[in-house]
Amino acid sequence: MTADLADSKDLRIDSISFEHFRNYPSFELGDIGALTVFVGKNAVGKTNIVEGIELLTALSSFRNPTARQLIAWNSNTARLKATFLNARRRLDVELKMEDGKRSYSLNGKPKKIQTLKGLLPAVSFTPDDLDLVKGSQSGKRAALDALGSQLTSNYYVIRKDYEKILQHKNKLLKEEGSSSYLEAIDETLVRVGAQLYCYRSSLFAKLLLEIQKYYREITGGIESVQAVYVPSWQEADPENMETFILSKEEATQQMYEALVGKREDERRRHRAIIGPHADKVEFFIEGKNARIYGSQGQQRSIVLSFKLAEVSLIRDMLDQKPVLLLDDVMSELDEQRRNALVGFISGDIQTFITTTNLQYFANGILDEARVVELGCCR
Ligand SMILES: Nc1ncnc2c1ncn2[C@@H]1O[C@H](COP(=O)(O)OP(=O)(O)OP(=O)(O)O)[C@@H](O)[C@H]1O
Repeated sequence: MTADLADSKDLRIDSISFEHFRNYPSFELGDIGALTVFVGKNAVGKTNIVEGIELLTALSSFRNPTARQLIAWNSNTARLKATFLNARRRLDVELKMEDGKRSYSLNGKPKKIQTLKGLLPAVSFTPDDLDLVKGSQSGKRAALDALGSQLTSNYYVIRKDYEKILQHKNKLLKEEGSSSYLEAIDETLVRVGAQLYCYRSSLFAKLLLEIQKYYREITGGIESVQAVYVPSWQEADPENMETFILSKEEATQQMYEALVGKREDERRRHRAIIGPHADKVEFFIEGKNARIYGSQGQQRSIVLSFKLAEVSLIRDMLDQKPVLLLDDVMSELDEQRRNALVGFISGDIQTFITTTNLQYFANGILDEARVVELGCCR
């Protein structure tokens, strides 16, 4: 983080405004407190608000949109603004979308995205996240990368670099490029890939400790969760909880050897097989793979623990509380898990929740909340 941002701990969002963003010609909200609940019918623009806040905090969106998709259909530019406050200072963050590009500024000065990462991070929880345990491996990797990219700008830069090299290699494999060119790309891929493997697997190890803590709390200490991070070149046995913890040197060597061994295979399949883009994560409950044997409730407890663990890890590592964005998940959780989430929200994490129905909020939580009705006056 740059020196002018060093005094930015304990930030919270004080106000937001959107212009020509998604379905909003304009939208403003000021004096934002600890808990804001956006309520409205389907398609009124609830998820769009959560996405706008995520773009201003996490600097990315769980929907992974292009700049064009974020701009209102009848406009060529869109602007999102937020004011962040703490006891000492005020920061104005702005995101402009134009000509297929996103550009950020801080207090009026243009900023590269990596210099703003971690300023005021966010954890989002959407119905899609509920598939994190049983869903695709790419979803698990993306969740870890989104977290890691908020925690350090190095993680963000390495992941971006790896993505570019991988795209380049896949293009070359499709075009059946020369062996010498592919070998040269593989050297860069291994160097950057081993670094990404190390960042991601060590992030996962830290996160897992927190996940285990929350899982124990949610299940009243009855069950425990375990997990493994498996590099692409290892054959993961889904029934077996074997762990693979490698140093950067070991990862570099093993990845390189695996790449050489799979070169023909990659050429035949026209795509890269080896590298952190194909690493795997598996969760286990009491030694049994949660993807295969876990009930829906158990899988959801892991997901909820994962999200709460993200908040804890960000708070501990950055010494800055993230904002929590809960998009329509209350209706998806049963009472026990909803109560666990509400207990967490009642702490001091600034939270934004969307819902179609306020009936999901028991335990007096709405007494403390600002309820914003969407769609009633537009
Ligand atoms: N770029 C855009 N320009 C204009 N409208 C858009 C754009 N992108 C999405 N929309 C529209 O915004 C509307 C609101 O979407 P959003 O996902 O926020 O709804 P929601 O309130 O979360 O609904 P639900 O409760 O059904 O999830 C949708 O009708 C969608 O078509």
